[in-house]
Amino acid sequence: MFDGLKNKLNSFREDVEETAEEKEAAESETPSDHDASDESASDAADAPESTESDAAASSDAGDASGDPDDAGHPDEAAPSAAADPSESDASGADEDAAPPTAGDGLAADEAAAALEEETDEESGPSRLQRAAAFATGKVIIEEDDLEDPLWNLEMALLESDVEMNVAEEILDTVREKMVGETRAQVQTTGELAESALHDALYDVISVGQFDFEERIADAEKPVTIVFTGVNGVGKTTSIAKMARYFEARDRSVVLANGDTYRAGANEQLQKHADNLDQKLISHEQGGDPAAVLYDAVEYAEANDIDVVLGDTAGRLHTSNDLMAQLEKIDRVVDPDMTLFVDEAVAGQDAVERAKQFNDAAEIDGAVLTKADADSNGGAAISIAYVTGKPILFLGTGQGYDDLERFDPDRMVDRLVGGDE
Ligand SMILES: Nc1nc2c(ncn2[C@@H]2O[C@H](COP(=O)(O)OP(=O)(O)OP(=O)(O)O)[C@@H](O)[C@H]2O)c(=O)[nH]1
Repeated sequence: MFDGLKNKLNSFREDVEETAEEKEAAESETPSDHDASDESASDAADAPESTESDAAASSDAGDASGDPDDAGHPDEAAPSAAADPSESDASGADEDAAPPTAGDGLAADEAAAALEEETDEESGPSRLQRAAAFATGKVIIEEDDLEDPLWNLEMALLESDVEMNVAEEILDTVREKMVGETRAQVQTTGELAESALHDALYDVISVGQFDFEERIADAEKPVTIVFTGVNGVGKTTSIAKMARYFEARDRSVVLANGDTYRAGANEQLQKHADNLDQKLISHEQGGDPAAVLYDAVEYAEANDIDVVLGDTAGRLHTSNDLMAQLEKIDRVVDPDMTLFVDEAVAGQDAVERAKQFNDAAEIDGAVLTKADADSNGGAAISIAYVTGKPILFLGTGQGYDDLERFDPDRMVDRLVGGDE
């Protein structure tokens, strides 16, 4: 599921790692680049301790935490660390240049935090911050460093059918979470990139999520759920899967065929009802769908049924007819929930349709079918953000049990970080 997208997202981590490595190498080779014009660096050179060129210099950077105003300490450490690149590498074997201890790391963290105030929002990390971070073996990510990886990420998202605004939102969040961040030795640049991407995806994917089971439990019986969406995307199959889902949770169901427009719709749903040993309420083709659903609710009330699952037409003469029909169903049975069904493989089309259906007859959530056949994942990532309504279920195959509660956490873990 979503393997193409997953691979592309993993490239972002690699891209950032590569960029950071290049930057680290460049900074090691030209230590004075940043600080050539830094007055504090030359001040520091005058200070007596600055003559030390061994590992003590690194711990001096830690000392800076005691006096963040003392610009000399962090700056002076930069050239010495740069003189031997191994000093900026915790795994360095140089005995004289022992890697900073955990204590050093903490002190350095405090120093970096104190120096954070020096950051100019516009121009990124200050020279002091850079020097302190560099002296302690950290690299500060700057906006320029992310330009190429973010460009590649944007292309990957768009190629994967992620809606444009959603892609922009993801990029903004990743940028916000990474720029100015230091790569501590406990967190590699790759991990930082991964966690920023993880958070950014979670933010868009989890929009509007609610506890479906709790909503069902809290609603008055019978709970009426109406399914909307165009023909052929798996709407009828999803209703049958939902019947199985509720049955497995000890909730009785009745099916209702509100698709009185399409020839064969009754037979199709009847077949599922027979397979699942469930009752179907239907009328003749051409009948009033609102009347079918009304009858189903009455049947449920009379027979102490917990849930009514109502199909609707996916296409009528005009979309106005379709929307008028959905509005009438809304008026007559006042459903507890309207779920929009579409197929993951439809990508941007599914996102656009979700928006149109939600605008015309407000939906409460979405069921995304054929996720098992979708490599791109664009619809799965975009629908909630675009409509403000959550994806609640994923269809993952043709069997009745191939329905999965959509869990944003699990979804993001799947996409970033290699779970499943
Ligand atoms: N691989 C896969 N196939 C699915 C999934 N859900 C439905 N299908 C298949 O998609 C096809 C269309 O499903 P239907 O349920 O008939 O679609 P529909 O939206 O009700 O279409 P109409 O009945 O024409 O309105 C069927 O062959 C289903 O078996 C899914 O999650 N994964």
